[in-house]
Amino acid sequence: MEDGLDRGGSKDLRRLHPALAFLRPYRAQVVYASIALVVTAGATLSLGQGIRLVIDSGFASGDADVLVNSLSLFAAFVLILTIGTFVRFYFVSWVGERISADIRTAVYSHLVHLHPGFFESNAPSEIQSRITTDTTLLQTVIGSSVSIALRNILMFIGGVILLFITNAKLSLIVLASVPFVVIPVILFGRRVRKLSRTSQDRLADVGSYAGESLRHIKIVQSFNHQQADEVAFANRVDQAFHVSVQRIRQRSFLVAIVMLLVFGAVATMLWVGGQDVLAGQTSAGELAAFIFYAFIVAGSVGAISEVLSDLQRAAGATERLVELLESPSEITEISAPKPLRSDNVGLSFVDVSFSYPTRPDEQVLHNVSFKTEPGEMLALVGPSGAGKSTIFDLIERFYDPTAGHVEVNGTDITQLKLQDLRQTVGFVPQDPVLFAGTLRDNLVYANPHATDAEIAQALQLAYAEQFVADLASGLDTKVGEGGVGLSGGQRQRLAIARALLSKPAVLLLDEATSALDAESENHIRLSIDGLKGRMTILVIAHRLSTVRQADRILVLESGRVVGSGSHDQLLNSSALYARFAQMQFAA
Ligand SMILES: Nc1ncnc2c1ncn2[C@@H]1O[C@H](COP(=O)(O)OP(=O)(O)OP(=O)(O)O)[C@@H](O)[C@H]1O
Repeated sequence: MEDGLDRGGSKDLRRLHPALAFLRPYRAQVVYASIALVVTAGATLSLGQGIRLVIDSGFASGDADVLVNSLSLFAAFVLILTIGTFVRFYFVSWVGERISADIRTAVYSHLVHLHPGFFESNAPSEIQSRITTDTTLLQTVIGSSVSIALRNILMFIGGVILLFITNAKLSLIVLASVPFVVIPVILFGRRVRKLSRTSQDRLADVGSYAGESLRHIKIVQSFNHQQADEVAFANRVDQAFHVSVQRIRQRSFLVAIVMLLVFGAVATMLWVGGQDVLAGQTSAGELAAFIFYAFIVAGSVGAISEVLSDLQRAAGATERLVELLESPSEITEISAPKPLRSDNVGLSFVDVSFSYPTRPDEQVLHNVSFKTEPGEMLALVGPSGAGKSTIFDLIERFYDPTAGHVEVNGTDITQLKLQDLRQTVGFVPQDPVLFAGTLRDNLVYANPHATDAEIAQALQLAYAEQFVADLASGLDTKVGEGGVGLSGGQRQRLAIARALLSKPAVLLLDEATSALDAESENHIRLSIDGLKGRMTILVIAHRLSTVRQADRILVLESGRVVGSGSHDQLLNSSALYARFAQMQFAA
């Protein structure tokens, strides 16, 4: 799966098949739609006979009653057609919407359980567009193109049969002219399609350029880059316009030529047919019905060729969605997982080696072994890139070690239920993310049943109660996207409170590297003091104060454990630590 997803997708219509599996629950609606489809196609074709009756029996007979009778019959066809069209349109569109909703849900439900590494080789923005655009495409195709295609196939077959029944000689003329219409349509159509694809790509460029620069507007303005961006943006818009103009030109040619050919063919038919009417070999009604069927046949050929490319695109879209649905998670659970005690949890790494799947040749951890006692506070220190965050990733089972194993209370974590493991481990990232919503929403993220008392206690332990109380709307303050900005220190304290609400037995704390003001730093220090002994704490430490709080320090360098002990012990025993501590903690 590491190769990334194929962007193109096959055009083979058989690829649509998996989408049909989603139709199964809605058999009833499909049956209603199909009945309506057959009825409307039948009624449309019957209209031709209606026209003939109205002209030949109605007008030609000179009898008003006959005209009324034949018009009544005509009206009956129209009524059936109207009701049938409503039923068909309603159920077909309903099924299209329902299926694309189901596929979206299925894909998302599958994706949220996948291993995080999947999203390194498959950009989330691309996946996002698949969930929206590919499913929307399927929705249009199932909700209209398929029914258009089926209806027009029926109309084509019925139309051709009725053409020959009505007038075999004229039918042969029509058949002979078909290639003259179809060939240019296919040629120009292909060019138009290619250009419309290019035009969509250009439009996507326009969108992503605007998106990126507006998202990072502060950088844009601080570098006085607005004018350069305006020019670059205008260029992209122009390119998109250019491609559109080419497409429009081809399309205009196409429409004009088709018009010319179709009306040329009609004129020929009228001329030949008109002669026959004049000679009394055929009736005026028959000629009118014939022209009606000729239009139906031509229209159905046009409609089918139009939707064929939609169907092909949908086949590609289905293939890409199925690919997402079938991507397996590399983090698997065993069928009979072992139970996990939820208090007094100790962790150990046993000879763990690891490379990230995207860079298999670069070993990030080399035979790392260490153990924490329940309730111990262990600080991980080491230069940037030493592998500290990777250790957290392995404890959370975002990845599995390439060799060795991670144990919780002596049990290999691959033997545990993933949910139990993550319930036991609370995680405070270095730069915590707050989701769009209120502060309360963000806090109860870990535990939706948390009571107000529990929230208050968690905030107190995280030293966040004061600043939350100072906010005008308190816990109801909107944060995250579109909400108020919070400082790095505040966000980290909220993240600690959030983690505490899930009552973890192990807390993984990735200390913020960004400079926190002395007060924030002090608050976090006090918070850690309050938590010490209540749970096992692993902290990636960037500050001397945190290192001094720890029961033990583990020194990592280039993925290896190169020292372990207290700050004072290490200062004496490890030259590397002494040097590192002096540089890192000098401030
Ligand atoms: N998702 C990833 N895919 C590939 N390589 C990664 C990934 N994450 C980290 N690495 C690499 O693994 C090595 C260890 O990274 P890690 O983030 O564990 O270091 P760290 O000690 O936490 O550093 P820092 O203090 O700067 O966060 C680095 O060389 C890094 O480039």
